[in-house]
Formats: sequence, structure tokens, C-alpha cells
Amino acid sequence: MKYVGSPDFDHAQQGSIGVLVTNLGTPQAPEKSALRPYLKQFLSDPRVVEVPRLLWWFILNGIILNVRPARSAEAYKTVWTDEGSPLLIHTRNQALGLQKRLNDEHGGQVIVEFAMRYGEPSIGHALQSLMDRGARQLLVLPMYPQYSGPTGGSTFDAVAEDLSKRRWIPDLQFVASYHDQPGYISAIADTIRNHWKSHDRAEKLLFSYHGEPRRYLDEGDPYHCQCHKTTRLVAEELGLAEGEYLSAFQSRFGREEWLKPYTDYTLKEMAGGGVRSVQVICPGFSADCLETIEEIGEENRDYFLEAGGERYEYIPCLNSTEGHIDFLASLVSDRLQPWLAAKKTAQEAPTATMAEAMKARSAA
Ligand SMILES: C=CC1=C(C)c2cc3[nH]c(cc4nc(cc5[nH]c(cc1n2)c(C)c5CCC(=O)O)C(CCC(=O)O)=C4C)c(C)c3C=C
Ligand SMILES: [Fe+2]
Ligand SMILES: [Fe+2]
Repeated sequence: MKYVGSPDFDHAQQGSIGVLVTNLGTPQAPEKSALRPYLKQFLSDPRVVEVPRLLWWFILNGIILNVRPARSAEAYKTVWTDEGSPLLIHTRNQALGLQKRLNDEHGGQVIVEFAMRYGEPSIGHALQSLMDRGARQLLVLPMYPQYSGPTGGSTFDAVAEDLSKRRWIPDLQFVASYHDQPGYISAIADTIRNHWKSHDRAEKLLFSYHGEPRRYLDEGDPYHCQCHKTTRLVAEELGLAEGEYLSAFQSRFGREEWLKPYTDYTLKEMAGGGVRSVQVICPGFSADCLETIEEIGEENRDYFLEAGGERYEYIPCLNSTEGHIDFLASLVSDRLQPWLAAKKTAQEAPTATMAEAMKARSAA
């Protein structure tokens, strides 16, 4: 094994602190030919699909990769923009916003890069860029408020796999989740309050989270509990009474039972049971993407209205709004505090030593 090293490093260089912002991924284009390699990489990840490998290889290559790419490409086409996929654009803007805020607070000591777990820009590429720019400490911030194996766990694996090939491992921090951080809860509550300023409140507020197989919860994945905690804390901050809000899980994949209640069933049942208006928010997504814009903004709207509902509103994700960047900057700054303090001490040390030396010399 030949480990990647930094033979030319400058001994006098202070080094910087790297922040790696990641999200899930996105195909190169909304085309079947681009969806195939993307879905292959994504769905081959054992953190995402926990099925015996040999069996899954046949299902994935024999069935799913022949059917799903065309279907997904059609869905991606409905959300694609001139600049590319919404998730990529929002993630880039979040990283830029965070960099600007951290520059204001800490000078140029902290450098931010963003990456996608699947597709481009890759985690390996972003890590190399951070190292090339002198990062000797690394904070990894997967942009998933709630931890789950398929998201945070998988991001950790990718970072660890890249680092396992490097000679010089940086100091490391990994933000596993921020689902109950007061700043995050307030940012979500604020975006709902803002929506209520320009729209009447609906009869129900639905918190819709991406689902995962129920089996993962049974085997100890904390995602379900963390989603419910986010909902409870936001509802408390908004002063909502029981019955005014509920949580549900969207984006099912395959035939297995996933976390319940399902968002689509819930909306149909609500409309069938006489609820005329609903507002939907997705606090498990830090940025709008296919699953929010198309699935919640379009598909589930149709289900609700077709089942007798009259008013359906989707409240967008925090994306790169000021409130979100404020929260992310404070989360990162809190985490970096010990590293920033250590750097300050290291910078001050030679001056102090020199002053002491001069004092000692003049006393002699
Ligand atoms: C196959 C199993 C899947 C699990 C488990 C899963 C968990 C999971 N996913 C997110 C966040 C996102 N998922 C997105 C897209 C997406 N997810 C799956 C499958 C699983 N997700 C697929 C096949 C796809 C691709 C789209 C499709 O073909 O339907 C996205 C959006 C990506 C985009 O480009 O817009 C996000 C974000 C979470 C939080 C999660 C955890 C439980
Ligand atoms: Fe997903
Ligand atoms: Fe739970």
C-alpha cells in the first residue's frame, strides 16, 4: 500500500481548519444514461440497502437498473434548472454562504468545501482540495439534521475510506446530527411563522420526513426517534396543540415495510376525513431536491386535492436563507472553538516566549 502524503509541506505554515459540507448526491444530467451510473453507485451502498450482497446484486442489476433510471430521469427533468440539479445548487450556495460568514468571524482560518456522497463533486476530490489548501483539522458536516445509517453513516464511511489511503490524518470531528439543536429548531419554526405571515394557517401542519425500512429502526437506527423529536420541539416552539400537527414518512422504495405513517396515505386519509387545508414542511431535508419539489410539491399535492382537499401548501426547505446560514455558522463555530483557541495559543506562544526571554536577559 502506498499512502498519499504531503512531502512538500511547509514546516512554518500554521495550517488551516477545513469544513466539509456534504449532501446526498445528484446525477450529472436528467437523462437515463446519467441516472444509471448514479443509481448504481447509490443503491450499491450497503448502508442504503441492507440486503445480502449477492441477492441484491441480481435484483439491482437484473431489475432495478433496467427500470428505474428512465423513471427517475423523467422526475428529475421536472425539477432541473439551467444551473443543474436543485440539490447541487443549494448545497453549493450553503457552502459559499457558510464560508463568507466564517471569514467574517474567524478571518481566513477556516476553509469550506462541499461534496456529494454519490456523484460529483466527490468527497475524495473535496478532501484533496482541503488538504492541498493546508487543512490539518477537519470538520465533516453532512447536511442531514437527523442521523441515519443510509445518510450520515454512509458519509462517514466515504470520508473514512478516503482518509484510510492518506499518510497524514487530520484532527477530526463529525457532526452526526443536529435535529434538536435550538438554533435549528428556531430556524424551522421561523420559516413556518414567515409562511403564516403571507398565508392563512391551514387546519393541519404535516412534518414529512424521508423514510427508511422499518427494519432499520428495529435494529437500532435512531432516525425515526430523531425525526419525532424535531417535530415535537418545533411544535412546542410554535405553541401547537396536539391534533394541529403530525409527522409522516415519504419516498418509499421497494416492497418492504418502511417507517409509518406514509405521507401519501396520510394526506389521502386527511382529505377523506374532511380536512380541507394542509401545509407541509420537510425538516429532514436541508435543501430542496427531487424528493421535496416533485414528490411533496407536486405528487402529494395531487393526492390531497384529488381526495377532496382544497388548499395544499408546501413550505420550502431552509436552503441558503440567512437564518439557515446563521445557524450553520454558529454550529460550526461552536464545534471549532477548541481548535481555534489552540491556534491562537500557538500563534501567541513565540511572542510570549520572546518577551520572556528578553525580560530574563534584561534582568541578568
Ligand atoms: C433505497 C433506499 C433508500 C433509503 C434507505 C434512503 C434514505 C434516505 N434518503 C435521504 C435523502 C434523499 N434521498 C434522495 C433521493 C433518493 N433516495 C433513494 C432511496 C433511498 N433513500 C433514491 C432511489 C433516490 C433517487 C431518486 C429516485 O430515483 O427516486 C434525495 C434527493 C436527491 C436529489 O438529487 O434531489 C435526498 C436528499 C434521507 C434523508 C434518507 C434517510 C433516511
Ligand atoms: Fe433517499
Ligand atoms: Fe422511535
